[in-house]
Amino acid sequence: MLYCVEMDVRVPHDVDPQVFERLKAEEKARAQELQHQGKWRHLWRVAGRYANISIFDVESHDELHAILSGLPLFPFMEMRVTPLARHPSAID
Ligand SMILES: O=C(O)C[C@H]1C=CC(=O)O1
Repeated sequence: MLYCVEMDVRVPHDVDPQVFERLKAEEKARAQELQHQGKWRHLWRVAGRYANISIFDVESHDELHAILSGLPLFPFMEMRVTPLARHPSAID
């Protein structure tokens, strides 16, 4: 099942910069692990915003929720999830 997920990062003003840098490094490692597994299929920066648009390929809503809520930066991100269905005019 494919999902488009838009993630906006909201950095609290009072967060310890060292803590946030560590969480970012952990987030990068987890994001790359999920990309290698084929579950995080696309990861694009939204130009001009601390945000990304991603495509996930997972088995269920529950699996997606487990992945997203387990991300190291989850407490600092607002997410919008859009389930994707096949478009009848798509050629692949
Ligand atoms: O920078 C972001 O968009 C937030 C998050 C998503 C993947 C990652 O490495 O960081």
